[in-house]
Amino acid sequence: MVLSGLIYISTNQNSCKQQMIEQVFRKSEEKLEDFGLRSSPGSEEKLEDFGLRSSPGFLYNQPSTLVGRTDVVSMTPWLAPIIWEGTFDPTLIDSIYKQHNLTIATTVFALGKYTRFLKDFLESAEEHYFVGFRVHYYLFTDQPEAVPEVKMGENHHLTVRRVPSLDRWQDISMGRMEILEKLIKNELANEADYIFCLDVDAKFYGRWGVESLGRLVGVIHPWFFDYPRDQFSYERRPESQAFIPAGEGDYYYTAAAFGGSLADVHHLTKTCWEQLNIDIANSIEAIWHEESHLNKYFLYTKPSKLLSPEYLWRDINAAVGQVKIIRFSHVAKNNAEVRPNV
Ligand SMILES: CC(=O)N[C@H]1[C@@H](OP(=O)(O)OP(=O)(O)OC[C@H]2O[C@@H](n3ccc(=O)[nH]c3=O)[C@H](O)[C@@H]2O)O[C@H](CO)[C@H](O)[C@@H]1O
Ligand SMILES: [Mn+2]
Repeated sequence: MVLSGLIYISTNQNSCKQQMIEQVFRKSEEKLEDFGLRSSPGSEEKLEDFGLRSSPGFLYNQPSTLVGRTDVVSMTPWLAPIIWEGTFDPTLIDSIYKQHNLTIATTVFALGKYTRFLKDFLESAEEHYFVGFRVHYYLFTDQPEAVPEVKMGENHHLTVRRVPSLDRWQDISMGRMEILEKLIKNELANEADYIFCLDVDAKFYGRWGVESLGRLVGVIHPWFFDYPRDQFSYERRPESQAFIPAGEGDYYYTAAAFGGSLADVHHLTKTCWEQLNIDIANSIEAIWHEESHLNKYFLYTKPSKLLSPEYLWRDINAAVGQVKIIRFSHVAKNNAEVRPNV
């Protein structure tokens, strides 16, 4: 479970030619409060001045006050938007965000047999994920040599980092919180504006862009979006730090995709990692591991933006009418075959 003292592999930015650099996490002078407030490189703009500015003469469909999606809810009761196809204009929102030189850090983990998912994940991401915006993937793996060569689009970069192998898939999944916490704290302050953390056993089929950006972003789990809260698979044992009592809960969020500003995601990962460690000390493991802790976190620190299950579908789910486009989807996998343990 201890995943520190990593060997970093930095890659040639546009291909996966790897060059080994040994390094330990460096202590950063940056204050966490500074996250999200940095000046974008090469730009006079500061994010605190970030206005949703549009250019004169730029034409797009008139927004309506009366006509829109009526088959889904596009706002939470705390007034965070829930993003569905038809709730935003991609051309308009791209033009607004293009005025800021944003970088979206994106973490992905591929240990053991999960390296087999990398090719499809990366190739499909390069087709659909923040196309035209700066993206820096941080790929953590125990086998850098198994990372496929995938051509990166303009302003998309990939850094591969070696992490030790682990025997339990649960430890790999949960250990992501610790690695993310350290990555954000020690390295990203001057490198990125937003971060997303994505499962690797998934593939992009449609646009995932700036409409997904926000301070704290949760994705509604594709299995539970139409379930009553008492049937959510929250942790129900009060002994666990992830415990959510009956009668509470908003949505069931997936841990396969979440993100937001560096400061907000840093706080999330730090808190979840602390809670996971309290559980370890008390010899209890939450039913869905870090996903249970993430759900507890999002219940009491509400996301400022939610992504509909379009942003994480499952290839084995039947289609439903409300999901007009599948943007990102979990591939069907044989858990017993790909995981190091059952
Ligand atoms: C849809 C959904 O909500 N998925 C979550 C779910 O099952 P999943 O079945 O999606 O978990 P999973 O097996 O995909 O593991 C999560 C992630 O850990 C990494 N990994 C895991 C095992 C391994 O041998 N090598 C490796 O690299 C990989 O990035 C993978 O995508 O529950 C997990 C923890 O209980 C995580 O919260 C997942 O995000
Ligand atoms: Mn997964």
